Amino acid sequence: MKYSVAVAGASGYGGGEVLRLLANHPEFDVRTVTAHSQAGQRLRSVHPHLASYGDLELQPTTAEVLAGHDVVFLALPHGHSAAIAAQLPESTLVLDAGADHRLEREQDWIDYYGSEYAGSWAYGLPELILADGTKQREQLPGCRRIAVPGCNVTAVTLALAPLIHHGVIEADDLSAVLAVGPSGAGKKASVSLLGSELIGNIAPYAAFGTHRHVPEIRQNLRRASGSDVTIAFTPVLVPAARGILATCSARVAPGKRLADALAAYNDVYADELFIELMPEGVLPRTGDVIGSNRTQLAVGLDARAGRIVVCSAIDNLGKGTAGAAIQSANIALGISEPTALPVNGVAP
Ligand SMILES: NC(=O)C1=CN([C@@H]2O[C@H](COP(=O)(O)OP(=O)(O)OC[C@H]3O[C@@H](n4cnc5c(N)ncnc54)[C@H](OP(=O)(O)O)[C@@H]3O)[C@@H](O)[C@H]2O)C=CC1
Ligand SMILES: CC(=O)N[C@@H](CCC(=O)OP(=O)(O)O)C(=O)O
Repeated sequence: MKYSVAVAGASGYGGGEVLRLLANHPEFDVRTVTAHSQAGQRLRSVHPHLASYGDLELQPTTAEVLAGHDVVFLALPHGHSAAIAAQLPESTLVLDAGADHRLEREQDWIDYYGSEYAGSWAYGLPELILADGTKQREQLPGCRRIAVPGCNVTAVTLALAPLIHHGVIEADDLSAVLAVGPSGAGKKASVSLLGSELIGNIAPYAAFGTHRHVPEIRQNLRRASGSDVTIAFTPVLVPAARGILATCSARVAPGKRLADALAAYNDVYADELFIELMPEGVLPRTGDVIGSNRTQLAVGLDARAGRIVVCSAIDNLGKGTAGAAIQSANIALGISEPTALPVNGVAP
């Protein structure tokens, strides 16, 4: 028998991508989709590309509507998941694409989000290497509450975690500059970014360490190394609907060389289906990962600067949201991890 599934926030970009991927999931049966201002509309009026969903109608997002399903994906704005999740049975697997349950330190939440702290859940980044050499994946089987990472966070964490775990880079001098597509801001915000503001424009935002993903990245890298790290993080909005290209760098630790970096990635990611260290001379591009659940990485040594540089590309709506949610759901339920998750991208 299939697991019954509800997707809350189904009219948004994240919810829509969860639905697109779930259409190919042999063990999940999407019975309910919900929205807020667009409740009452047909799903297909909002997402004409989701042809396989027929006449499914968007319901209001309430705990009553979501109750009674085996699996609930929440793709709601920050601050709207916690109250709903608290009303769902403990036996229901809930995956929250929002930030409400990602941070383990209350002070981080207060500093960057400012609202009431709702506590932290198991973290849905299976490939994250932990200080003790295990991976985050091992904490997910049987879980019924999972916090899906922020998309920028995924791109930076997967790039830097092996290096910090293996002591190849200095923990106090990390930097990440990201080119990000507007769909990361959600449908409403993206649609309001008129073409004239977006096309032909490249603009930083949430600069100077103010972005709310900073504490989440620091938390992940702390989990990877066992020690605190500092990172300068700057996202830059670019006119490409989807995708994140993160360029991360760090000072090389004394005595370490490029070979140590390559060995670190090989150790941590050699068996990972969704993470690929590109062959020498090939750099990651967002165009090659769009539509997939993959992360492409390339690493090099800028010898004159004494810095390791890592480029990392993901689809913010794939590995950055919906893919990560489904991957974690598969693990939690004991389903084969890659089920319904594309390895190949869409090109051009
Ligand atoms: N987009 C991305 O790349 C990523 C997004 N996320 C996170 O996923 C979550 C969803 O993001 P995304 O899909 O991009 O956002 P969208 O703006 O595209 O969609 C938001 C969804 O939430 C619904 N909604 C809006 N206001 C409320 C409310 N007050 N109560 C209940 N539902 C509401 C909307 O319904 P309606 O349309 O009917 O108003 C819509 O279905 C967010 O927390 C986001 O931070 C995480 C990683 C990456
Ligand atoms: C372009 C853009 O605005 N992108 C978003 C990405 C949001 C995301 O990853 O999700 P959470 O908000 O759930 O953390 C941002 O940088 O804030």
